[in-house]
Amino acid sequence: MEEVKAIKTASIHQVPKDGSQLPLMEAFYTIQGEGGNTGTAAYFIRLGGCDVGCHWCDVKESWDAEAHPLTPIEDIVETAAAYLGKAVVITGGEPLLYNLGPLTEQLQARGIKTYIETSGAYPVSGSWDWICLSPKKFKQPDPSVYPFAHELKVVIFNKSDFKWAEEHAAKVGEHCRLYLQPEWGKANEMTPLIVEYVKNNPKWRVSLQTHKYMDIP
Ligand SMILES: C[S@@+](CC[C@H](N)C(=O)[O-])C[C@H]1O[C@@H](n2cnc3c(N)ncnc32)[C@H](O)[C@@H]1O
Ligand SMILES: Nc1nc2[nH]cc(C(=O)O)c2c(=O)[nH]1
Ligand code: SF4
Ligand SMILES: [Mg+2]
Repeated sequence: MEEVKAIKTASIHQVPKDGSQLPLMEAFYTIQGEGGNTGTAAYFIRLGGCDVGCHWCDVKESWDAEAHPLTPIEDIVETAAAYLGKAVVITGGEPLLYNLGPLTEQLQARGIKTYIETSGAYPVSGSWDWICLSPKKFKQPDPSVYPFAHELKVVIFNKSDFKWAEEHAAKVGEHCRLYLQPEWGKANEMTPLIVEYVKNNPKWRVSLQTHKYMDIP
């Protein structure tokens, strides 16, 4: 068990610190399904590697960075620029494991907006038009990340998560939008609770994983 952990850490550290190459799991053009930009066209770049360990994570195949090829960022940018959509969502895995400065600067230089989905477990790198912070109990955000969040999106897995969500809402900036999103496996049970909670606490908004209802990536 310990040995496996050691191998995983080493693999993350083999990614060049200058951000010139990143472990790319997949990239796809779709509709942003969640949060404040729901319904808008976006090119998703999913980077491999995550050490947060959410037991309900819907993309566990991303966790092992070594399973995903180190890819030059020029290649990633070139492919992204070929799509009509002018917004890119960098997700993972946990994208803030890596230096995202060069990737985001090259995207913005091509007139592409840069959005990120992050747990905030590591400090922010890169230049961002929209930061979605989705904090996790399993590895809490680095305190430096809260002021940068445009959107706080808390996954609700059980009733106690509402109180936990409020603790994080107290840490973000005044203009940060607040979202509650049902954990997909418990959506039938949690969505009605979220609806009631938002009616009683209208600073919050509902976020659903609409791509899953539409059966698109
Ligand atoms: C797969 S994560 C990758 C980015 C980053 N590691 C994070 O957690 O924010 C992308 C988004 O999906 C959410 N998510 C993951 N699994 C989920 C699930 N089972 N139900 C609802 N949302 C989920 C995360 O909270 C996050 O907002
Ligand atoms: N359509 C779509 N919207 C998303 N929003 C956040 C996603 C993610 O996995 O980060 C995601 C995703 O995987 N697909
Ligand atoms: S932080 Fe994100 S990618 Fe990592 S386990 Fe949690 S939901 Fe999955
Ligand atoms: Mg997803």
